Amino acid sequence: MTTDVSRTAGAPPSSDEVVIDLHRAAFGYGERAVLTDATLTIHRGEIVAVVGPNGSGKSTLMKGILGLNEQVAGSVTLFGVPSQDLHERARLGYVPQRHTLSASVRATAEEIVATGRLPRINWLGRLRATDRQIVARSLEVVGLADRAATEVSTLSGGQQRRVLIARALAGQPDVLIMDEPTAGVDAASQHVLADVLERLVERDVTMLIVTHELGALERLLTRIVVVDGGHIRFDGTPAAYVAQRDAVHHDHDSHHHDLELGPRPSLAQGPLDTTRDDRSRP
Ligand SMILES: Nc1ncnc2c1ncn2[C@@H]1O[C@H](COP(=O)(O)OP(=O)(O)OP(=O)(O)O)[C@@H](O)[C@H]1O
Repeated sequence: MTTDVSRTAGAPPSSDEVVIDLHRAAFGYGERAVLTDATLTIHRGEIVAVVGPNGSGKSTLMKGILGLNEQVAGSVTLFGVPSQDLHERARLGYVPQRHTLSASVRATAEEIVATGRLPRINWLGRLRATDRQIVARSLEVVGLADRAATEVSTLSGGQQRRVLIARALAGQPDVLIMDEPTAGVDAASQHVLADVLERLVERDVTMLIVTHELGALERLLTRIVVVDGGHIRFDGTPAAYVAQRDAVHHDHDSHHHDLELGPRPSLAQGPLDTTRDDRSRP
């Protein structure tokens, strides 16, 4: 039996295999649709950055895929079956937004990561040797093997994010959805996280990453989706994004006109990924 954190590791990558398919989907809260007319097809092995201004609907899109909010319209197909018929929810791993571990949590990194194993364990709820190996392997993938017995409250913000990624990995997901995994962590930790994600790419984990910091992920991305004003405004390769983002930006988001491209455009310079402080602007 494999103890690899990627459930499907070792299988040949198949770019034809559709893992997430949205057709004219609308998601929201209660009666109110926040993100509408979302059509999106994600293939296995893709590394997708989801970018856009604050409040544009990025998290709503992620939660919609995960079934954590209301699906108001359209269809969501996961691994070839309608979302509501997917029993193996653990195939989707989730690292929620702004989630660090409270100082009041008295648990070791290993204990937190072990909770990610719960959807996969037997009905007696006991971790078997294999489960423990997967937990250890998950900590190793995020570079925290030596911190397994450390209380999480004593770890840095960046390390806590990595513990949460390891917790998601312990469920052996086929798709990992991360909502701003690098937000609020220092530049060094961002690069460590990018290295962690690179290791996951090698393991053929499909990833959707909501981010405001494209730069650190630049080398990994296969695709960029721009969400703005409750709609998907752009969906294409990083190269197409670099070529078209001025048009995307000027068409739909006029308050960013002060953030023009530099002479050597790179992903890190995009106006749509530097909007974190826009709420304070006039
Ligand atoms: N639980 C909720 N209940 C009601 N409305 C919500 C809820 N969560 C988000 N919203 C609303 O949905 C809209 C989109 O929010 P969402 O969190 O999806 O944006 P976002 O692009 O992820 O923003 P940010 O970059 O700030 O995280 C906002 O108007 C927000 O107020």
